[in-house]
Amino acid sequence: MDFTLRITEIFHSLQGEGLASGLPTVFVRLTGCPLRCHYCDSEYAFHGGQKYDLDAIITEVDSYGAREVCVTGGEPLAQPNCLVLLERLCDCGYHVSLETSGAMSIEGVDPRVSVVLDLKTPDSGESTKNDYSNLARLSQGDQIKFVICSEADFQWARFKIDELSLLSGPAELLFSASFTQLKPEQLAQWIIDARLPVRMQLQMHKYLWGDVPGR
Ligand SMILES: C[S@@+](CC[C@H](N)C(=O)[O-])C[C@H]1O[C@@H](n2cnc3c(N)ncnc32)[C@H](O)[C@@H]1O
Ligand SMILES: Nc1nc2[nH]cc(C(=O)O)c2c(=O)[nH]1
Ligand code: SF4
Ligand SMILES: [Mg+2]
Repeated sequence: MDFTLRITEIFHSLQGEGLASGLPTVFVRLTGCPLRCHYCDSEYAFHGGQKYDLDAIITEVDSYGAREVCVTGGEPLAQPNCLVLLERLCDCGYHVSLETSGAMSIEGVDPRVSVVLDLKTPDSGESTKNDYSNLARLSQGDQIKFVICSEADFQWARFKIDELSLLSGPAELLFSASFTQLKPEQLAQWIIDARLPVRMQLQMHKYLWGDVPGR
């Protein structure tokens, strides 16, 4: 078998998003994505990249001496060998998270992986791609993220949480403001006013270093 993956970058930083925010983490960014969210901050990962075999990825990840590894993209699950990478990272003892658009099936993702599933909102332009059957596959330790671009997105997210009974599911619910499009203080106020028991998150790395690759 040919266990190669197309990789845009491997870098060591602080996790800027989700429940593991603030922890030193190695990021493995896989190349390519079938979606085109209007706000995407990782368009540089749509094309190009470099072919790596699995052992070369593990060697580079190991070189940073971190405990956390985040597999992201692009859309990591668009490359079938991503499943092998996730399993191998778990076998190596890493705490592994996967950032995914929720447009592709998460069936086959190693159960030790913490899945961060981004339920695409209408203003992303890609909400018709959501595969809602993924929600039943989430378990404790997984996260559902809503990237909110507008008040209409916020109301849509509230509706989906209710319609799909997400508050009684196992996954943590995260709300994030689309960077530069929606002020985080506005999102915070909507969450407070709606008395919505979800976790507001910032993309911490952008406040530390700006919106740049490799951070
Ligand atoms: C770059 S994507 C890669 C993984 C996968 N394709 C996805 O969309 O989840 C990682 C996360 O960054 C979020 N993101 C991308 N651009 C953003 C922006 N401008 N503001 C806030 N979050 C953003 C995405 O919504 C996603 O949750
Ligand atoms: N520091 C940092 N944290 C992140 N968490 C998720 C990221 C991503 O691009 O998926 C990301 C990223 O690009 N940088
Ligand atoms: S799914 Fe993720 S990588 Fe793809 S365009 Fe949307 S935010 Fe960017
Ligand atoms: Mg990013």
